[in-house]
This record gives sequence, structure tokens and C-alpha cells, in this order.
Amino acid sequence: MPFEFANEEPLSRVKVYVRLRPVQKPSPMIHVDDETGTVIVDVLKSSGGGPPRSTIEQSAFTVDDIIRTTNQQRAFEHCAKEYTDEFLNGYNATIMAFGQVGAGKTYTMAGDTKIHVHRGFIQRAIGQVMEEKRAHPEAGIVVYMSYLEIYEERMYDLLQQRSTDLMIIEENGLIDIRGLAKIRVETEAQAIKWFNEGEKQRSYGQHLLNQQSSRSHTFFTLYMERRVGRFHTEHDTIVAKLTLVDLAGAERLKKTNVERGGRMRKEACTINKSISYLETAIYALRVGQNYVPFRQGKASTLLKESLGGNCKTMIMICLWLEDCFYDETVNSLRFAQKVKFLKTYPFRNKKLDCATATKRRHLQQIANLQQEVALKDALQGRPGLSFDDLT
Ligand SMILES: Nc1ncnc2c1ncn2[C@@H]1O[C@H](COP(=O)(O)OP(=O)(O)OP(=O)(O)O)[C@@H](O)[C@H]1O
Repeated sequence: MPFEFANEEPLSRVKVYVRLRPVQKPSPMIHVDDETGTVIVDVLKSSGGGPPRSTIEQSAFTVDDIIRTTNQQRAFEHCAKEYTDEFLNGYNATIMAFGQVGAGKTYTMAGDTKIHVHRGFIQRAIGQVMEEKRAHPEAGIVVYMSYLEIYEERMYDLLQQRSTDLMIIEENGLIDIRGLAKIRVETEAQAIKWFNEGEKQRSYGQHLLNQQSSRSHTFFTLYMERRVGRFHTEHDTIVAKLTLVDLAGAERLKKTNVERGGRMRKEACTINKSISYLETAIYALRVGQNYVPFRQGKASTLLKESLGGNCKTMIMICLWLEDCFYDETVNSLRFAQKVKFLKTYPFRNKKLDCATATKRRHLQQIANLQQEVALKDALQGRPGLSFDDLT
């Protein structure tokens, strides 16, 4: 569906929250300051020369806020509701969970599908959107949903019984998935039923750190179209999508103790590789490289818009502060530190007439070609060409 990008919108910063899984024995080397939203980590440094000695230095990681509550409604209202509001207002939004295995990503996004009070951000976002649809019949809100899994770098449609050939396509600069079912939903109950069916199809495994460990990345997306303004012409229609992402956790093979040569070890290696592709892309964005290697992995390709394009994005970093996970905690905090400086360019998406849509498409094609030239220059070690602004 062609739509317009209004260009007076300001930049938006990716917001980063930390959520702490309740722990028995928190690490004495990690200190949490709720007031300032800072996690301080003691780092042992050996000093050179003379008899071996170690000193303790501290690294501080500040995020937008730290969430300790196990109460899902409070966590949703504090961190995710505003992104669902933005979506209903015509902005693309992404809510994403990141962290080591067992840290609470799936608990945050999907929660416990059998216990109503423990339902996650996905079901709560569905509830909020469907309530808006019910409360504003004059807006003619139309909602679709899709549920995608990336397992071993292959994509599966969780809303269809049999797997189909899904393919990532880029059209008008926008990433989409050919073959992915988008199901129209009329009520909250209907949407939750579809979601629960999709959950049953997900790939889970059991290892030392998690009885029910997700072995894949999942992307749950709501699509909305609604009329705004007094006169309901096509120009008054806004469209947006809200994506809730549950990334599989990077894992240390020694700690999960998965069998050498077994299926779970292979899954873990693929997950670790895809997380490292994502980190590489984030690094390139952060330092402003001309070419950002999103396309190395499926998850990073699909997150292109969320991390640097037309989207308002929030990332929940889930931490498990047990002493034995010190290294994993520091890695997750380093990730938080990188993403919190990312900028996105969100626009309120309006449906367009045909001529404007064609002009936009051509401009986008030029921008894509310029990117390809930049990539070729980078690969051949030539200084980059510069281009005038597109008009
Ligand atoms: N904030 C929390 N409050 C209460 N329980 C939690 C919280 N976070 C995690 N848990 C519990 O910890 C366990 C592991 O959580 P979860 O499966 O969500 O981890 P994960 O990060 O998705 O792990 P994986 O990457 O292995 O899938 C679950 O039993 C979950 O209920």
C-alpha cells in the first residue's frame, strides 16, 4: 500500500529499558541504582609491574529506566503502552526484547499464555488496539496480524499450518515478506486465539538454564489502517505497523551444556551468529558507516527500519543478575549502551494518491542505487562519491 512520509517530523531516539529477572543470589559485583537507571559493574583489572595485584574499577551503564516488577500490566504500561499509542496514531513502532538465555524475554513478550494475569506485551498490545477499534467505530479501524519465526536462518509462518516459501523483499525501500499470511482480525478474542495457535508452533528446547528455551527469533506484527479527520477521503487514511520481537538469547555452550554435535548445539551456533550480525549492523549504524551490513542475517534484515528508519523503537534488555552470569550481563549491557544512541526517522504514514506514490518510488530507487555505489566504493577501497540531496 503506498503511503506518504511527512517530512517535518523530528528524529527519535531508540529507548532502552532494563528488566531484571528475580534472582536468589545476585552478583556482588553488579550494583543497580534505580534512581538514575544505572547498572554499575565491578571490573577486575590486573596492574602491570611488580608483584601481581588486581584493582577493581567500575563501569556504569545508564538506560532509560530499570524495571524490577514481575507485574506484567505495570511493565507494559510503563514501557510499551506509549508505543502502542504511537502505532494507533499512524507511526510504525517496534518493541523488542534482547538478553541472554533464560533472562525473561519470552516472559516479557508472550508471558504465560495459560495464566491471564501473566500474559505478555503481545496480548496486552492486542487488547489495547482492539479496544481502540471497538471504541471508535467512526474511524473504520482495520487490523491484520502476522506471526513469523526465524529458525536456523529459515523463516516460518506461525499462523499457517504448513510451512511456506517465505522470502524477504525490498520494495520502495521497505522490507516485506512475500508469502507471509496477514490475517484480518475483528475482536480481541479472535486475535489472541490466533496468537496462541502460533505460539504452539514455535521451536522450543530444554537445557540447563531454561526448561522452555526459545530456539528462534519471532516477529509478531499488527497492521492498522484508520480514517482520520472529518472528511473521509483517501488522504485522510493512516496506516502503520507494530512489531513485537522476541530475539533468541545468545548462549555460552558450556553453560547450557548442550550435547556436542547435537541439534541444540547447532541451533545455538546459528542463534549466536545471527545476534553477532545484528551487533555488527548496530555498530555500523552507531559510528555512521556509509554501508550498514543489515543483510548478513534474516533478523538484522528485518530490523533495518526499526533500528535506523521510519519507526519508533523500544528495546527491553532482560538481565539475570546471578553471579555465574556476570559475563553475559556485561555483554547485554554493552549492547544496551550501543543501541541507546541509535536514531530513527519516524513519520506518520498516510495513504497516497498514485502520482505521488510513483514519484516516491523513483526517489527511493535512486537512494538504493546510491547505497549500492557506496558499497562498491567501500569494497574497492575507493574514497566515497558524494551526491547532492534528492529533491
Ligand atoms: N520478570 C520476571 N518475573 C517473573 N518470572 C520471570 C521474569 N523473567 C523471567 N522469569 C521466569 O524465568 C524463566 C525463563 O524466562 P524466559 O523463558 O522468558 O527466558 P528467555 O529470555 O526467553 O530465555 P530463552 O532465550 O532461553 O528463550 C521463566 O520461567 C519465566 O517465568
